[in-house]
Amino acid sequence: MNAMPGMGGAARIVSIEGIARRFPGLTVFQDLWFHVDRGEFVCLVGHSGCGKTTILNILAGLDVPDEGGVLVDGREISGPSLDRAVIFQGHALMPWLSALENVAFAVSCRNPGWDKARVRDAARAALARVGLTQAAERKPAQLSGGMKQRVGIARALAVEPKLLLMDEPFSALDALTRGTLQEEVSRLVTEAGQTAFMITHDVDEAILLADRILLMTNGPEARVAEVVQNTLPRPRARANLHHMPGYHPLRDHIMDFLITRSRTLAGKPPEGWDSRRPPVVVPAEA
Ligand SMILES: Nc1ncnc2c1ncn2[C@@H]1O[C@H](COP(=O)(O)OP(=O)(O)OP(=O)(O)O)[C@@H](O)[C@H]1O
Repeated sequence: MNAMPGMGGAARIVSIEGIARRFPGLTVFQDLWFHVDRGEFVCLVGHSGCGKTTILNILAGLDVPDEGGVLVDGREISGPSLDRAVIFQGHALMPWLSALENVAFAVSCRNPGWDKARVRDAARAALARVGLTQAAERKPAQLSGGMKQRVGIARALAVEPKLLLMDEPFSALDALTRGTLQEEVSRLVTEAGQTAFMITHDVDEAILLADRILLMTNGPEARVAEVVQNTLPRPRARANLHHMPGYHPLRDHIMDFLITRSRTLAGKPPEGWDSRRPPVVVPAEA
């Protein structure tokens, strides 16, 4: 596929078009279609092994589909790019560089024409947004897990990517830190109008952050069985999420999917299934 400017309208920033990934004796998924619109936060939820990380790696350009393609801004991607910054579960910081230098390195790669002072100012501003001004000179080994993840978040946002990719970014953190960082990411992403795609196992995390939640059936041959529209108003806070009208039907719907339908719907799709248009569900209004 070549460049297809304007495809899917101005709002569409990512189009996954019929991708398949196969390993010897295993079709992880095939004929997979979905999209992410500009400024949207999309979460992908599904059981272990359905192919979530594989999908994220393909979006990041770290893996290649066996069929189909991925368009970002109407252009087929080929390999990694700072247009698609990833926040990994395990921080992935350079241990010999300070927090500031880790962020500055990414900023300078993104903006090769900038002088040193401008790069450092941008990196400092990014660290300030995640509350790490005081820790800017520390090396990763001198930072807690939550602080390291904050540096990862600052680094990803500092390059102003077209798409922010997150693979269970908070799963290695304690519950308190996880909650705080979820809310920070929610605030930062909303403030920046950042488009984001995240994998999570945590249903409340998806409800807190996402505009749409893609529910995947169990693998092999996993598929997006439903697209859940999250109509809970923003701003959302973890502390009062469960008091918001519509929260319980939404949570129940996703839990029911994970407990039962992810398994019963797995395998061959039903007669008349259109993989380009999985059913869209709005549980909060049901
Ligand atoms: N390089 C590889 N070679 C063979 N099989 C692979 C390879 N990479 C992934 N797989 C298989 O593809 C399937 C999907 O893996 P993937 O890591 O994408 O799942 P996941 O949904 O992210 O799981 P988890 O939630 O446990 O991280 C699994 O069955 C996995 O064993």
